[in-house]
Amino acid sequence: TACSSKYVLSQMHPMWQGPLAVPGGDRQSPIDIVVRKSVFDSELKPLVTDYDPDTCQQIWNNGYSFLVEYDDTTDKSTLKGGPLQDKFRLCQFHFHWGESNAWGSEHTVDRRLFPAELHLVHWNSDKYSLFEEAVMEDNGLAVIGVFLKVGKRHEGLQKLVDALPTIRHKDSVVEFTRFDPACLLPTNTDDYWTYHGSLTTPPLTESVSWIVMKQHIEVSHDQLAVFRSLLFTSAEEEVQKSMVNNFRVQQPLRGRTVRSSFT
Ligand SMILES: Clc1ccc(Cc2nnn[n-]2)cc1
Ligand SMILES: [Zn+2]
Repeated sequence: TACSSKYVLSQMHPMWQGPLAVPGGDRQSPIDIVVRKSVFDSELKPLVTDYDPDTCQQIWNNGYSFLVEYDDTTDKSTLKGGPLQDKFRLCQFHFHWGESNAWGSEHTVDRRLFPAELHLVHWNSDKYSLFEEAVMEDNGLAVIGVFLKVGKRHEGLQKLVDALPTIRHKDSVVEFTRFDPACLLPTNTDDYWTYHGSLTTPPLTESVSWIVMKQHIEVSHDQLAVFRSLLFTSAEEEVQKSMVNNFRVQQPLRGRTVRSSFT
């Protein structure tokens, strides 16, 4: 689907940190979430996710992360509620991680780094008919961020981990079906921070309502090690580079307020 093919490829070099000057550029992501500066908003509602595992289609290595893509031609896998006024369609999820467990997440909480971060990317299907349109619009996208910590093995993740060796190289794709992304959400999805930001890779468009979960999920050391066995490089390239540190540096808050759904 378009939601991840042409929008995550350009300039996907591992050390990519992207153009410094971005059009407008006053609502870029990721950021550090300073807990004591976040503002509780009692109007924020619980998240309502309704994902259909049958819309899961494929998993692929795009040379920057690995993406699990969903059929977003109908409203079968959706997100609403939370800070959102409209219904958003799931198009894909992917992760960002480090070369060690000491870092890897894109967002931080009071400067605390996590070894990895999950992003579930959705687009506003009430207002737009294609991802490509939504990605350019102010309230076009909603991305749920979930921090990963190293601990007990995540049973639901294992099906995905087992598929990774089949997509080691950039541009490899395999069929991947019947995966319910809800299994990757923390048990508590009522507590989150939300702010207006951007995509963290080109086109860096400032079209994202970020919803960062307060509660993390746990994955095992070995499961995370398999993420690091992926390669940035395609099979033809002589020098193989392991896919690690695929996160963007933090961006200035520029006066934005981060709201919290909890006190
Ligand atoms: Cl469609 C798309 C574009 C960029 C990214 C990378 C990203 N942006 N925000 N979080 N991750 C993921 C999906
Ligand atoms: Zn991401």
